[in-house]
Amino acid sequence: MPVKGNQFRTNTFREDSSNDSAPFKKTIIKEKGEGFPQFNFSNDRAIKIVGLFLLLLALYFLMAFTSYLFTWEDDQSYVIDANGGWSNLFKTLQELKSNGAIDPNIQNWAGKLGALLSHQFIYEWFGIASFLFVFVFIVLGYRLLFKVQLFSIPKTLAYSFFLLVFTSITLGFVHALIAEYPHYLEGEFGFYTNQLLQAQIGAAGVGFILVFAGLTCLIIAYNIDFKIPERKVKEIIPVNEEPETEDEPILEEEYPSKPVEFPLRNRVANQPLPVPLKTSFEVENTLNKEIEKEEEPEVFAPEKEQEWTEIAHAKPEPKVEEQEAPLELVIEKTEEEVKSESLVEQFGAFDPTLDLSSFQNPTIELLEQYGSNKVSVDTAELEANKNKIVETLNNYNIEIDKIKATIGPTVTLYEIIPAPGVRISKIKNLEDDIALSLAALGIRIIAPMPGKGTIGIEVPNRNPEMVSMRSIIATEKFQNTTMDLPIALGKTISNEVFIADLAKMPHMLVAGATGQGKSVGINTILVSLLYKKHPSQLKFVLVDPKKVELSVFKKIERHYLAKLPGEDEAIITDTKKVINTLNSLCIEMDQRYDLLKDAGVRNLKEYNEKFIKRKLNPNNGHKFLPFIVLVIDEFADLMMTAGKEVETPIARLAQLARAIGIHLVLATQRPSVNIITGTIKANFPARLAFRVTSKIDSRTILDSGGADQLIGKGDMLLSTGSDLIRLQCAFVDTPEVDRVTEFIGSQRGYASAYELPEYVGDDGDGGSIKDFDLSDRDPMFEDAARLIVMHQQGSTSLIQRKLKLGYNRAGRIIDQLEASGIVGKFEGSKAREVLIIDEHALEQFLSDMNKKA
Ligand SMILES: Nc1ncnc2c1ncn2[C@@H]1O[C@H](COP(=O)(O)OP(=O)(O)OP(=O)(O)O)[C@@H](O)[C@H]1O
Repeated sequence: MPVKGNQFRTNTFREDSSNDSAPFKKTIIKEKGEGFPQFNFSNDRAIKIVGLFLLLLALYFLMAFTSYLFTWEDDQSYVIDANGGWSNLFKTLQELKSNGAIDPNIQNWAGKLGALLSHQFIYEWFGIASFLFVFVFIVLGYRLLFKVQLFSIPKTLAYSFFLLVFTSITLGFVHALIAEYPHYLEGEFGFYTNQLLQAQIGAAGVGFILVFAGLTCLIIAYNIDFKIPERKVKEIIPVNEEPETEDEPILEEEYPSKPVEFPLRNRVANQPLPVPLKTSFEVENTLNKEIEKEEEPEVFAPEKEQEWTEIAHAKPEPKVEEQEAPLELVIEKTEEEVKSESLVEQFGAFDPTLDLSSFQNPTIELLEQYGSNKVSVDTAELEANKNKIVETLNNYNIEIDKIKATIGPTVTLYEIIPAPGVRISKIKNLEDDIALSLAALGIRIIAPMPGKGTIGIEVPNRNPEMVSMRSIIATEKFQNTTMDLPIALGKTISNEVFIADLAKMPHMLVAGATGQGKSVGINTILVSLLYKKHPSQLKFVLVDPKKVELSVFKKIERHYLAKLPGEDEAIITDTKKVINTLNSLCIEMDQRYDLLKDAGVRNLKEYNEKFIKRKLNPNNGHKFLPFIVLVIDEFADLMMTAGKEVETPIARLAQLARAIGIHLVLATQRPSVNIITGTIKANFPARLAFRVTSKIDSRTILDSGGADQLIGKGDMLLSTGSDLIRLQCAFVDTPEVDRVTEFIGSQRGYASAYELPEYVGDDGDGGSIKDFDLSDRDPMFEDAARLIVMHQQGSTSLIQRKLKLGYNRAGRIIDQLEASGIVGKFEGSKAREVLIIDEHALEQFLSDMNKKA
């Protein structure tokens, strides 16, 4: 069965892709500037030789320059142009004498060449500033020979260049003031530049320019402060003064919707009154304040969900003050690190978004604002409900110490603290009676409230508030989230914006009876991701047996969708194709595991980070891996028609795909046990339940009741294994989704949808490997066979790496090897079994095969 992978997309690597070691080329050239010979970077020896040469050159220059300071006068007659200059290098003593040299014996410690070089650099060019060349050669040579960076190369070059010019001109300036100075201090460059400048702007002007340039350089390098000495303040500060509390930074977590406390009229006389008691008017005032507060979208995630929801009030990192002359710590780096660093220096970090660099995520204006985004429960309703609760409980001889209300968009949570001695199970048993007396559908009793010593009673609001998708997307919390796959699910019972990270969930099961908001929920998930991720970072595989629900996403095919090769429709509606796609995703998973293993990392995030830092070579099959989110809208339908064929790959993906960035969202109307089987359930810790019709359904999906008591229209319960959170789903209507997909679809996209690896089912759909024609073998077939037999390891990535082939071709070869009986069957993430023992047997086998062909 031919296995096809995705074509590697690249940006900066593209130009050099023809060459094996392309991405690692030219590194030194960039580092050392323009004038260096072009060595193949992979040739480590050449680099070391260049490094050694530079260090010795530095030593030679140092010797020549230092000597020049003492011997320049003696050698003057030899080096000056009038007497022959550089042409004297190859002249004999006799010739020199006849040319007019006073003493043709050179005094410079570095000989004739040293005298000429230092005369050139110091006298004719930059004066004593030429010693900077020695410094630059040492920094470069050290880097190349010992692979240790003494100073940053670009900074060294930039500062040295500045100092060269600056020192030379400054000395020229000083020379003009004190005429006796020997000329070699500033060199001819400094001397004439200074003369030229002085002729234009005068000595004072040159002085100003030099002071300005010098200070500017100091500011750039050290950000020095210019402080005017402060006058002493004669204030006496009391020793024991308390710090002002107002100014102290207090890290406080606040719930957006604070509970409202009620006074209890019918309390038992000898019980202490709850303090403070509030009047209805006060309650109203408090409520109004709460409501005003809720108008601003609050940024908060409750403590319990911190693992996969985000805390918005991040503590600022403590600022490390810059210290004077810090002691430099030299960190030894591996060869691979040095290579990748120089690649990053040369090309910058790999940017996966470059292929669609002009892509824009949808704008907020495409979404509608529904309702007022305010909580609208009037105090009369609150009071009435509270009285009814207290009354009902009193009827059953249950006394209450305290009751408070938290108002959410759809329901209000009344939390009660029963009087001491009241058994919680008693209240729980009265659930139906309380519901009856409140005459409200959707009462849910949570006894006890996890983590609090209270009992919660959720009562639906008479006028539920719609939570628009727009109001959630617009929050800072969503805009600034650093989650990998943020999904803006809606609002919690206390009116907080709730955002979850699908990447950490890592898969989600969605259930709900028809018409309760499931499709809207799926759209909410998809739209949230479209608002946050670039097409290069995320791909969807959409399965929609109902054929209508997800069809609006067709427009983003070339941006965000993934499909099987050769497939027309990117949204999968046919059961057979679903099976192929699921199996193809399993292959993609195995391929990704191979890549991760090769890269020596544990998950997709680490892998992509390594790829971005150019530590992985695309020529070895590495590529930037986008997240893949598989959404199946009507899972029950598939299970009914395909059963195990669907269940097996889904269970495999759910078990293993977390680390390699494939996440599943399965939705179903019928959460019965034959659809949500034990295997599936066990691998989907996150479950989202809209209203279901029976308690049994609720148990199937959530492992507890509650979903049957929801009120529909996006009212939902999210179970994360340990917690159960009631949420109001954000609402996004089909025309809004249409606008969002239109916005994306109208932009430039990739040439085609992301290609999943090819999978051919057992029925031979699309050309079985059994029909493999011997004469149609890949030219690399025999080499691959030898490689596999030599290593006794039937792995596609081995062929790919050693023979430098793309994944698709390597996959085809391994299929041909299987068909010809050299390797065994595909066994998931394990390497295939090699069926031929040694190379001798293989040669025999190949020659028999060639005779047959
Ligand atoms: N989050 C929400 N807020 C407000 N109203 C909602 C919300 N979600 C759904 N509704 C209302 O419920 C109706 C049905 O929703 P939806 O189409 O999502 O149901 P469904 O469960 O997918 O039904 P089916 O399974 O038959 O497709 C919507 O047209 C809308 O009026």
